[in-house]
Amino acid sequence: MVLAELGGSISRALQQMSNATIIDEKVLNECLNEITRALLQSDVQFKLVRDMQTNIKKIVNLDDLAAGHNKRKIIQQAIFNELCKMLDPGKPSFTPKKGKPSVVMFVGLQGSGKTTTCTKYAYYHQKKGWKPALVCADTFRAGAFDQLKQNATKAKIPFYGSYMESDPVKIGVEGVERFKKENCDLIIVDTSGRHKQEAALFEEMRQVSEATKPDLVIFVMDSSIGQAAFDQAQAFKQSVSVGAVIVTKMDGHAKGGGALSAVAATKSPVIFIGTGEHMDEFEVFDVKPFVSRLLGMGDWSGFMDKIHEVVPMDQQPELLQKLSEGNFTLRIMYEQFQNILKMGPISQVFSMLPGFSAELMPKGREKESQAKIKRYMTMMDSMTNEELDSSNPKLMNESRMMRIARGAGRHVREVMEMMEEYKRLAKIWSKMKGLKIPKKGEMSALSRNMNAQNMSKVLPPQMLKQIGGMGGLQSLMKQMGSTKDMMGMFGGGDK
Ligand SMILES: Nc1nc2c(ncn2[C@@H]2O[C@H](COP(=O)(O)OP(=O)(O)OP(=O)(O)O)[C@@H](O)[C@H]2O)c(=O)[nH]1
Repeated sequence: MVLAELGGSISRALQQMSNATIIDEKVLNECLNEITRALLQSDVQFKLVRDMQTNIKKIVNLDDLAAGHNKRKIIQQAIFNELCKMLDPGKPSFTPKKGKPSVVMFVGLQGSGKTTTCTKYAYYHQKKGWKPALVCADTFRAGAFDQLKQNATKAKIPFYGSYMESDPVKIGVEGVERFKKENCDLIIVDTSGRHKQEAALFEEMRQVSEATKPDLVIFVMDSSIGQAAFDQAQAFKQSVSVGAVIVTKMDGHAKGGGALSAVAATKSPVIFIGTGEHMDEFEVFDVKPFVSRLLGMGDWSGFMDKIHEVVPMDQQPELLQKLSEGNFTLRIMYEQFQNILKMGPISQVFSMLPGFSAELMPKGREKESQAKIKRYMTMMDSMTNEELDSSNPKLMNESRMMRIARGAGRHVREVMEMMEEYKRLAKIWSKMKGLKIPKKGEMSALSRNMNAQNMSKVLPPQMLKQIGGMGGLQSLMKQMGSTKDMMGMFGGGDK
């Protein structure tokens, strides 16, 4: 996704600035101009970018910068806050409650991925124990009902629609009534996709909304619509009361900045993003971890959640213990690869890891990445216990590598390549040494109730040292205001 490039450009601009010996207005302006260019290239609306630049200038006090050593952190935090502000309209959307019937209507442009997203949304909730149902109120596009039916059948979700009836309002009402009777708690109404210019279809959408009385209207937007996003989103908002946004195709070559514009136009939050054509390529969207990942700062809490979700309960304490000891062996790498293969779309997981970026495991190349991991695992299957449990890469001399290559039926070059990968990962994990890993559920409590004292207990010593010890941490927390942001911020350490 091109947003990763945006993160890269911003990081580079910050890096250049922190290389300067004196941070004066000129240096700051250069840095901000660089960031502005990157945002505009990512299709963020011009006005939003201009406001952001003005705000950062207001927040960043040059005198503080001249005196302190955390220039980069202060500016990075200001950018972080401004990007969050762009993506956060300040009020959460209506959230359906399990067990209580809610109607959610999906609207969007033709081909935005609405029908696919309806099923993903239903499937996501079904996995969490909800009773979702799908209603196809798209009578405009031939084949829309078949598509929904096919998706719904695959996911074993009840659906309603008609080949004969041409009135979407009638289908919408009948479907909603039926599923209410069947005690479904999430009734999803898919509507026809439309163009901004199609007044008749907009009127039809308004009527479906009036008749089915949705608790929430979700605007589905293709991330590639770019600068047009603002106007499109606004057109929808003017016809129906859009309450949330889902941005699709974040896996493609889209610049993604349109998402920021859509939030501004609808004053509604992005709640999920679509990251592929498959049912489970769908992620909850959380502003702070997203921006944190965007700026290459990692998403530690997201990663922890993934660990808790995927690593078997009985293996968790052991793994976390090993991580905090910073002893990264080939066996740990093997186990991690096993878990990663289970976790599904691999780059999702990797982009959450502090220090990893989407560039490392490019989206759209998951198959290649998975094949590589499987190849590495085959080679590790030919290793001895001593080799697997050692964290000393020197142990792996030429004759051992040749033996492993022979055993796995691979080329020595590939074993060497795997060892390089191991060394790179070990270096990243060594940063985790000393980290006090919060248990499941503790993470959010911790971030709610965090002061410098608590924070210093969780941070690995070398990370704390980088920040400037307790004093540095306290002043940093004061500057940052919200302690919750810091969990995301510290994910990447000081890069
Ligand atoms: N790569 C990728 N493709 C997606 C994603 N979401 C949807 N698609 C694809 O986008 C195409 C259009 O999706 P649909 O769900 O048919 O779009 P729609 O908005 O319902 O179309 P209309 O009914 O014509 O409005 C399909 O080929 C989907 O597989 C996504 O997150 N990533």
